[in-house]
Amino acid sequence: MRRRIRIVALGIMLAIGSTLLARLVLLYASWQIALQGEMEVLTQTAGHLLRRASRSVEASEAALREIDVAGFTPCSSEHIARMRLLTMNVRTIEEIGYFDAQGLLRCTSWWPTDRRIARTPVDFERADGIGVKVTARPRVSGGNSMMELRWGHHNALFDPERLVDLIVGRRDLSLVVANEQGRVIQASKEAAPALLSGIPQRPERGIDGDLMYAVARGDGWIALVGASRAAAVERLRAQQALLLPVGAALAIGMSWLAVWLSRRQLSELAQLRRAVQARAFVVEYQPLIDLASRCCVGAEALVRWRRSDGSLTRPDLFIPLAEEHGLIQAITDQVMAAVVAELGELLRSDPNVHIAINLGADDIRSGRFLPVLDRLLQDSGIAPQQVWLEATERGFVDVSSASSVIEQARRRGHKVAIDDFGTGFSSLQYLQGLPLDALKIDKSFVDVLGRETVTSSVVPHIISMAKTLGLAIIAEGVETQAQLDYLRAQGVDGGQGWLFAKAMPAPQFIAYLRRG
Ligand SMILES: Nc1nc2c(ncn2[C@@H]2O[C@@H]3COP(=O)(O)O[C@H]4[C@@H](O)[C@H](n5cnc6c(=O)[nH]c(N)nc65)O[C@@H]4COP(=O)(O)O[C@H]3[C@H]2O)c(=O)[nH]1
Repeated sequence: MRRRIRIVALGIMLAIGSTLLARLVLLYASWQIALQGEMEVLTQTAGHLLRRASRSVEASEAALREIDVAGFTPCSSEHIARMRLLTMNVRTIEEIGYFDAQGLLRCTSWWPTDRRIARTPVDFERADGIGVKVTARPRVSGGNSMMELRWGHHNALFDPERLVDLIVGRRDLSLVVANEQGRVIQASKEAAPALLSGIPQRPERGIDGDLMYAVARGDGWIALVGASRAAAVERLRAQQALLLPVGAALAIGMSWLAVWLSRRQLSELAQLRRAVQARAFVVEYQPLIDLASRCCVGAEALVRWRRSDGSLTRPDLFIPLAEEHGLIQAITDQVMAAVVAELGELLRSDPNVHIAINLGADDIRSGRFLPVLDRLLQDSGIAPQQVWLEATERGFVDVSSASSVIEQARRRGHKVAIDDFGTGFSSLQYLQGLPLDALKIDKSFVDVLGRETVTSSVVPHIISMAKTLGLAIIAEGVETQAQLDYLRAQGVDGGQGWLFAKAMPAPQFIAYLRRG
């Protein structure tokens, strides 16, 4: 009863836990999606901004170089006409000016000038030799700050706003264009102040307090685009609204699965308990063949669970549950009793025949089955030598208690085999510590015999190791003649498998054995 309550409680906890987990996973996933999406937008916009700044400046530079090498008589009507044409053709340029050798402005794209306007030093010179003055305040701008590019005797003025007047459909983005030293050339109105400092050191993407930003570099420019994290939260909300139904469905699904699993576990276990009480187990016998003579010398007893509808359930579907819930010893008792009852007469009549009984890990640890087997064999006329005991590697985990139980069994005359060898953690060293009589090579190794696989190369090693330790060798799951030929050639003593016979009820096995 307490176990039932525990399982139900566990089921409920699992259901609540999985719902919460699903919600958290979803929250985290959508937060990550929103963040990544926002970063992607910033990175793309920064690249766009950089390309636009480069193109704008490149076009002005080309115009300046062209007019400077054209060789017009300074401030002639042809000279002014060409400067005007360039000003009108190059979208970014507002005006082109010509300075004489003394650095005085003589004419512009529009007309000659006699005002004494002298050149002032540039703010910096680019690697391509173009001088840049970031904040010139020429007459043409009506006092507004303009950017000035200089080459030779000419300069070009352009509105730096053009560097950042991208149409991005997001008013909340901060756009900044700086030179490669990090000096801000232009920033969009209300650009986040945090974005304007430490520009040269900024990584390609980053988060700075509430500001997320992306940086693009090239052609002597640095373009930065930033957004408040609040924008990402906004996206998250939108995404959550979208994913909410999915999350709810996921949570319901997981809860249902958790409840279903715990109920199934409960009912399967309850049924197994009832089966143990009702002694609802039957035993089938799979013949064991001596490979040298091809004669049947015994069998392995394989338990089946007979369900109320008459169907038989395979042991690998319920033995693990029985082992986990302490039911295996009761099942072993029923198998031992069935062997004695069903095959007693056969074993008495032919002392050379033996039957192998599988033990669970609990049996090997406790040795409790031994006195039970003693009582069954007492006055039965069956010799202990006719009852072999098999356990998988899991049964031998506790080497010292397993060794002691095996020793007691062998003193009585039983032979003990390790089953499914090679599928667990056994090693040669491990085997040396156990007083065993036989080793059964697992079917998975027999399956690959003759194929060029890594596993197939293991079998000769297992065989030679078993021989060194003086163990009898039995191969399981022999299905083909080629496997049989190989095993015989390797000196394997015994074999079981569908090549010889499947497991069968006692009367059929007795008939099989008597047929020879
Ligand atoms: N495909 C194929 N299969 C073959 C062939 N030859 C034999 N088999 C199957 O391989 C299994 C051999 O038994 P095992 O390795 O001891 O493996 C056994 C054994 O570890 C365990 N088991 C069976 N009976 C008992 C029992 O009474 N007590 C305990 N504790 N475990 C048992 O359940 C496992 C499964 O038993 P089964 O389902 O009866 O499956 C049996 C048998 O039917 C073949 O040529 N081809």
